[in-house]
Amino acid sequence: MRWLLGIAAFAAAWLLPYALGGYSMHVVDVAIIFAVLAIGLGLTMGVAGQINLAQVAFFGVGAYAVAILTTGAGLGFWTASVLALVAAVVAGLLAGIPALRMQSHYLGIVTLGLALAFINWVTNAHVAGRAEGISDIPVPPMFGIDLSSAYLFYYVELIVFVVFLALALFVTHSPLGRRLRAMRDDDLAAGALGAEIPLLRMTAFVLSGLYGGVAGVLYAGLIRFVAPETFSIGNMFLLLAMVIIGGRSSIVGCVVGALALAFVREALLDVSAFAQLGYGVIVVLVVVFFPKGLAGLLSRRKAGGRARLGPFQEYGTAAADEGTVLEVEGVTKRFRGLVALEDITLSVPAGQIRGIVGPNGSGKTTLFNVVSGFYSPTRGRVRLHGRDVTNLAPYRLSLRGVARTFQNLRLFEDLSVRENVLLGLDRTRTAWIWRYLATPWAVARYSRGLNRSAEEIIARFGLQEVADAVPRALPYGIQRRVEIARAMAMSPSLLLLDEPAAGLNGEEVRQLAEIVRSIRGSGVTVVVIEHNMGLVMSLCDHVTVLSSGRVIADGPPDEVAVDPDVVAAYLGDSMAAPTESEVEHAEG
Ligand SMILES: Nc1ncnc2c1ncn2[C@@H]1O[C@H](COP(=O)(O)OP(=O)(O)OP(=O)(O)O)[C@@H](O)[C@H]1O
Repeated sequence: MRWLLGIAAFAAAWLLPYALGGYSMHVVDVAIIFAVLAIGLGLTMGVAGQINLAQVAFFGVGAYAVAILTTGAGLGFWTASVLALVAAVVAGLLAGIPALRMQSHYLGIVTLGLALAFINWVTNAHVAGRAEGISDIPVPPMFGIDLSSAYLFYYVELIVFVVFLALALFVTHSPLGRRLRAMRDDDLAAGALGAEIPLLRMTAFVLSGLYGGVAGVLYAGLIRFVAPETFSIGNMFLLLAMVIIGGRSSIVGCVVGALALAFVREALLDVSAFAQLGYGVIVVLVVVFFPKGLAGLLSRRKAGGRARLGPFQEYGTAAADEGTVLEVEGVTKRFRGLVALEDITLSVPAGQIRGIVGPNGSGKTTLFNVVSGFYSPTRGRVRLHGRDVTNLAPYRLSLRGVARTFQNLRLFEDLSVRENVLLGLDRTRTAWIWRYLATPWAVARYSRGLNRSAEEIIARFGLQEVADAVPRALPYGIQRRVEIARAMAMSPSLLLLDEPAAGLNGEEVRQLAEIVRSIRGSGVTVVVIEHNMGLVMSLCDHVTVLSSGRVIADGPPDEVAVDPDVVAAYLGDSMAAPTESEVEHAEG
């Protein structure tokens, strides 16, 4: 259906010039340029969640580079265009550097500053023609076709537009796009799943620069004159309005928004001051009432299904590696004055289920955060399979076999259960991105392979009925299982579970124990933080007890449970120490 719609739209677009007068054709040509810009902005802001108010500057870099290189340096139009694209991509890279350090409104302010700096530069620089701009850009040559005609130039634009729309849709629906969306939803969780956040942010800005550059080249070829006002903040705002109204996370929505607003802008040209006000009002209304824009109105909500879990299918047994998987040596973590961990030393042999218990605030989650790379320890070392991994970023640790779940569940709320699992499965590096241009068919084949593996994991964890639902539509117990499935999709050698039984009912806790045992049976070492003492006593081979950031006991569950220091540490804490019957149950 979508293909048919696409082909029909392309056929209609191909025939459009036959129905339009010269001026209308020109208006359509300009609208397409805005649509290309909006796709670029949709990719950075909508898909990747990076606030980017410099898109209009990338557009300007593309257009000005063509203007300067053709009129000043005497290059041919297409040679200048290739260099202009390179310049716009480099501008995107530079604008992306602040995104490595800051996010949200701070990033908005910085990118806005870059856009203003660009306008300021072109308005004052001699080489850019100052306020008068640069005219006499040559007509792009094309096998004798006269591209000074708005009608013929339209076909060049249409083909470029379709190619870059297809590229944007391909990227959005590929493993890379999924990672970008995951980063937008929760960059910490995406990092723990192997997403190289800094590179991904740069990728988003590079894409933005590329689309800005393409729009700039088209603009220079169409208008053959550049001046600062085209790249003004007013037009940046218009572009933003296009993307917000269309639906920022939908590429097609961005295109529809851009085309619609470009025509409205043209209609309101005589009352442009009021038009700006009008756009502002419309944007506010859309943000308040339809935060997902026009595209959100049309998209069908993914149902939560009947939200029933199927049975868990056990993993086959496999021998764990030999030796010690995790060693924590003398780790101290301070947060300003507060010592969250003090001189923690522990080691977890391969194939063990290790419990970490302790009263609230004793440092358990902080220990996980150090081991999984979220925090750097103030002192001490962490070793994985004997190799020092202290201070490695979460994505590096994830690629070395550490997977984790979170106390407060960090599922990607705008991605389906299947996509959450797919993210865990995708073990590629972001540097792989060149393949999206060079060998897209290989990317498509890889993506199909991931889909097949995802179905296996979904079936193993009994998630078939909820695979298309978004996590927030699901009961808590199912979300917890999805998080474990996603972590196991990473084929880890060390699985860190942070309070996996929190919020589960008795039957769900029993199923959880069965799942964790099966995971261990498949050769994965498990470390579990848990307050449910019954579960700890029955599940864990070995327990480490923390209190006020220190290890106060370490040993088999039954010994630890009766340790006087442990009993003392739990006195006064709301959580009860294990009861005698729990100890007996564990011993039995
Ligand atoms: N990012 C942070 N900044 C400042 N203090 C922190 C930070 N993270 C943890 N802490 C503090 O470190 C101490 C240990 O916290 P942590 O969350 O590790 O305890 P916990 O044993 O996991 O507790 P709970 O059982 O309640 O989850 C607490 O006093 C907490 O307030």
